Amino acid sequence: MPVVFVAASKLPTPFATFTMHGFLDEATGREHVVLSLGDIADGEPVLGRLHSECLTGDALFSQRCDCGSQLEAALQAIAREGRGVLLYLRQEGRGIGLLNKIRAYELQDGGADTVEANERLGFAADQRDYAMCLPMLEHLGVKSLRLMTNNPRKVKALTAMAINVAERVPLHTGHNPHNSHYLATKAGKLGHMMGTEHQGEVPQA
Ligand SMILES: Nc1nc2c(ncn2[C@@H]2O[C@H](COP(=O)(O)OP(=O)(O)OP(=O)(O)O)[C@@H](O)[C@H]2O)c(=O)[nH]1
Ligand SMILES: [Zn+2]
Repeated sequence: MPVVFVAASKLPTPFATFTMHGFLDEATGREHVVLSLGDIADGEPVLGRLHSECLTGDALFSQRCDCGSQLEAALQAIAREGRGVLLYLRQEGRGIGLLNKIRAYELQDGGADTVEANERLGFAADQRDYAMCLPMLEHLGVKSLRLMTNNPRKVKALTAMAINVAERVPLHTGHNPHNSHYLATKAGKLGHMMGTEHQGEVPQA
């Protein structure tokens, strides 16, 4: 079932007034949002981010993760450039949903790391897929991205859908004493590129 465009409006923020595009993924019933700024359909690589929903980090100021800080940094970078796109993907908790993420946090409070907690609940470490991005980017006329991420899976997923990743832009922000173990596990078990040694490097699909 397709991902359909529903409506667009202005979204004023402290950083810029974005255009907000709403999409419905008819297969999952999930409602996804894109914030765009400037002319993104001119064929030149667009500064962009795929941001997976994290209610706790994005809206509730959680310091267990780096999500809220990354969201803000990405919007600020797009505003600075005057051009860019942020896809806000409704796949909370790496695809396991909010309540299961709270279950996973409970296990983490007892000593499990973020990957072990998912696995103990019967989930894969990362259940996300990025297929919904293609129809949204096609609708917006975006073919090439300068992707703000430390996650090589996002680069591979886009490349596999024939969206060009012209550059990977590291997004290192939001580190604090509460999430140092979480960030170390992302680097150690999920392949995230947390150091500066990979700067500008585009992982091969
Ligand atoms: N299951 C689970 N999900 C988590 C946990 N901490 C954060 N998340 C989720 O992880 C996802 C993080 O997504 P993104 O911000 O797109 O980032 P990323 O995949 O870490 O990669 P970057 O692009 O480098 O930030 C969100 O869906 C969060 O809800 C956790 O401990 N367990
Ligand atoms: Zn988070």
